[in-house]
Amino acid sequence: MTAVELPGVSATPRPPDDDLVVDVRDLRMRYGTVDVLRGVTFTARRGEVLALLGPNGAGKTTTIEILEGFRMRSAGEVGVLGVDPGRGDERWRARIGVVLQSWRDHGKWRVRDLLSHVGAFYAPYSTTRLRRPWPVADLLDAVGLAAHADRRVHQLSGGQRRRLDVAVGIVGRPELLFLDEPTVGFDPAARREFHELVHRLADLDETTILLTTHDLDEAEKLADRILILADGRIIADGSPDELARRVAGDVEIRWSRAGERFVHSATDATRFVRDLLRQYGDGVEELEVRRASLEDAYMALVYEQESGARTGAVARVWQQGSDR
Ligand SMILES: Nc1ncnc2c1ncn2[C@@H]1O[C@H](COP(=O)(O)OP(=O)(O)OP(=O)(O)O)[C@@H](O)[C@H]1O
Repeated sequence: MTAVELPGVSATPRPPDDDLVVDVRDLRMRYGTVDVLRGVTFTARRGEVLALLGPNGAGKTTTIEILEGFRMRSAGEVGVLGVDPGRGDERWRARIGVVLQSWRDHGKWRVRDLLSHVGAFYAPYSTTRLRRPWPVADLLDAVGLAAHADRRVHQLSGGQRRRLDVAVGIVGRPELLFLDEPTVGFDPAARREFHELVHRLADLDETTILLTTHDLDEAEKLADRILILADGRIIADGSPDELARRVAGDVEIRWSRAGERFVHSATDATRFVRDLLRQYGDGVEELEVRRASLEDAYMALVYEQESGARTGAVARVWQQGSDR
């Protein structure tokens, strides 16, 4: 875009916003004659964890690959750490970490040696604030691979290999980390440890994290903000709780009394429960209050977008989102 200068008015350039790590405006992508992204707009700030959700083929990987600089967009403006990813140099790349779907190379390398080798690339890009690379022993501890440091990569189990993928992605202590379905193949304990690692990276190191996942429970646990991509656009942007509240305002209340089960939907659950207890007191048993989950919100939003049915879910998300 060309700036228009008015006579006698000097253009004051906007100061760079250091906290704005990702800035995507009206991003478009066309493969042949098919429009996959049709105007994607969102931002991510320092230390934020964003989960990009959407059905298969929605364009999540395409979006992430454009931000990583691996794919050239058809149109729109994209800034990643203040740089257009299409023009990012080595210094810019050193500030970014990428965990792709598992790779099969380097089978003969030992885990420790591989991390030292990859880490050496980042040493020239140390700053006073961020010492690069992450010391290998600490990194092995952080991803739970210390006991396997001297194993060869091809001897690792699927889940251990995925931990190594994560270690390779963060060895350069990235300011922005892309995680593509990071916990596929993790057992529940590994998944929990990984979630703790993500919180630690975001909270202590102020790493901005953009992850894709099909696991809504994981998105709910990890993300400060959820972006739902469907039909080439972001159809929802908000915290997991906000999205669930906006899409399904009603809360489900279940209880039993005198051996009979009851279910009721109410907008104001507190008031309903207060009235219920006032009326029946100790007669009320097995009381449960269930707010709509992120999964309920996701299903409602994607259903509306894909089927064209007008349930009002998308409108509610944006209308209340703009009140913030
Ligand atoms: N190189 C390509 N050439 C043509 N079409 C492509 C190419 N890469 C992806 N597509 C198409 O673009 C659409 C978006 O694909 P993308 O991989 O970005 O989706 P996704 O949201 O990551 O899906 P999934 O959840 O299945 O991983 C799909 O319809 C896919 O077939």
